[in-house]
Amino acid sequence: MSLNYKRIVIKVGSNVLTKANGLPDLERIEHLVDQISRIKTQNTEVILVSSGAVASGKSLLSASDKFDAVATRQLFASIGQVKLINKYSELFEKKGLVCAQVLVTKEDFRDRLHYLNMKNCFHILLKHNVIPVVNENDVISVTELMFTDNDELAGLIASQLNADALIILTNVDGIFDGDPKEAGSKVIEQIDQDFKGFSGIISAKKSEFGRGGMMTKSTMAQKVARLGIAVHIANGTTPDVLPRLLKREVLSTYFVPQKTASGKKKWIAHSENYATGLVRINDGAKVALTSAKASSLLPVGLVAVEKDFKKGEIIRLIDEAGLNIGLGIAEYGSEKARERLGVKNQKALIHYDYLFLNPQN
Ligand SMILES: Nc1ncnc2c1ncn2[C@@H]1O[C@H](COP(=O)(O)OP(=O)(O)O)[C@@H](O)[C@H]1O
Ligand SMILES: N[C@@H](CCC(=O)OP(=O)(O)O)C(=O)O
Repeated sequence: MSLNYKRIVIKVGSNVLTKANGLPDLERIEHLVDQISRIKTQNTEVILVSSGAVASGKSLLSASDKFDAVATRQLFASIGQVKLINKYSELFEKKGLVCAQVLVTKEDFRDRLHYLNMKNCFHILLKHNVIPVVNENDVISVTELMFTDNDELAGLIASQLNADALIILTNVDGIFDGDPKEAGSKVIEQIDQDFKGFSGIISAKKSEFGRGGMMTKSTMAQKVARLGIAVHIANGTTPDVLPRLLKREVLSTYFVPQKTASGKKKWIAHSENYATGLVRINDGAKVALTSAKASSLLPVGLVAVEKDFKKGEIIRLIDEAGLNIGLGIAEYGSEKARERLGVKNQKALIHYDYLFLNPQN
């Protein structure tokens, strides 16, 4: 049976869009547009997260080696993005479709109001049958302000738009149970929520033009699936990969989605960088929170308030060994939380509806 997704975020990695010589692979871009236009005829909404600006920039000029790597990347990305989006626009137009350019930075996901403004923009584009083509705004996103890679950005957008599925196209068939180049390594076709052990099978090795590697893809994919969105990792260099994947005809890795989380929970899940507070919880609280039953974080399970926070701010939770447990919104400030440390029968510090727990790998 075909996968009947109504809204899909498709992420295409640098490697899929770049030839071995580092220049953009125009034939592959054209084939990608063709596949997307065929999916669109089935009334499916598509949001494309496309890398490739830097590679496109490199096809336009060569940079003087007097400049550092950051400035050179800014140069290539800024001239390359214009070329890339023009190519998409020209190719989509030939298929009778209109696309839009959406360039974002990590800062744009910072506060909830700004987040909702961005979401509204996507909605109006989708309502008008426009294909948003999203990339990081590489001109101003440098060093610590950057997304880990466009996989992280695609995960954020899939969550923000309550997509049914996120398809990540890279240059391998999926997540292998060992080095993909080694004979005997096989693609793991399905990853369930309780899957542990990515670190044992994924090497830090990246493909030539990739930024984050397979590790960021898999941790992000598991997090997004936890929010109720199906994730597929497949090979973007395989002919007709998108229509074939939707007909389940192609080898790939599928992350089974959990029950759909609320929009607010989806936002919290990706708000780690904006957390002000930090609290340590005891083992009993950890067991209660990670059990199948929905539980809020009660002060009786608090061991320490490590960093202050105000009511309504994001708090990060760690266990007694310092392991990251999750994130949530504070129902009251750190002063009150300190007074209630370890005390029974007190109001929850984080209500279950505003709590996101990390997959435990
Ligand atoms: N277990 C694994 N399964 C699949 N790929 C892996 C694994 N371990 C490392 N990799 C590497 O991850 C690369 C894909 O990630 P990345 O370079 O970031 O690509 P992209 O540009 O598509 O984002 C693969 O080309 C492969 O070399
Ligand atoms: N924004 C950059 C790509 C950054 C990136 O993360 O690429 P990838 O490793 O393919 O996810 C560009 O357009 O060149």
